[in-house]
Amino acid sequence: MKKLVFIRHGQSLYNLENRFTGWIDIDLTDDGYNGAREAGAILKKHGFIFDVAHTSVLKRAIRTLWIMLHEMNLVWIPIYNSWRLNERHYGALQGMNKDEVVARYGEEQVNEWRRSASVSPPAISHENHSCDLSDPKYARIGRENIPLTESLLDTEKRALIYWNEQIVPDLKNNQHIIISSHGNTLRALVKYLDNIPDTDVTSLNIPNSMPLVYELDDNLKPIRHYYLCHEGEVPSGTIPKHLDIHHPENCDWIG
Ligand SMILES: O=C(O)[C@@H](CO)OP(=O)(O)O
Repeated sequence: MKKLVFIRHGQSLYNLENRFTGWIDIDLTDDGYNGAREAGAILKKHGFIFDVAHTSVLKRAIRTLWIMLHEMNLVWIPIYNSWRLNERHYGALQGMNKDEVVARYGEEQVNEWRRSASVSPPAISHENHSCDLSDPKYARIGRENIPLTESLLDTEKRALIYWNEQIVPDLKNNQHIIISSHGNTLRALVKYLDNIPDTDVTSLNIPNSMPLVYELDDNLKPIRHYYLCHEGEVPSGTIPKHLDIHHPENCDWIG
């Protein structure tokens, strides 16, 4: 059996301020630091050890990973960064306050932008791109590949390139892997792993800094998944959860 842990970064300043973040490289709040420490402590308590870590090129996910590995005394393991694990690009909404966007465009439209599979927010122009395209961390992508907005399906597509090229070989080699990433990128990976239909992914949310463990068979199909807290598996119903793969009839998504 293969085991994989996903972690969504700890609370960021924009999470706190209720702003769309996307590719804006905003750091963790004090709560975010504490959440990451706690996540590391939980994994340590339950005997998790990792051989390799993967994360994005955004500091909220990187720092979360660093803090967790520090807590677990695992700072020596290799860490691989890729823009393909970045948050979904939120286009022209990046930096805007979510309540103000709702007031301007209405709840239905904003929900569609935030949670639908295929609808992208309005695109940003290259000139107004909120990440510095001359930043060395994006130098190798090529300007033409930098997204100006993304739907969840776009995010899934680029994250799956990384999944298939970098993570699948590690899993097949029985490496113990942690992936520190972002809310929508993890929604996209979970959607893929659990084969969640586009219509059901709307109510899937991944909480900040709560380890999400996947157990996979040799064909990398999920056997089960669960969130972890100090006491062990988080009791069902206490936190946002997604499809119970043993009981698809209990398709109990919580937003
Ligand atoms: O702003 C963002 O980048 C994401 C995650 O924080 O927000 P949302 O939950 O609205 O997709």
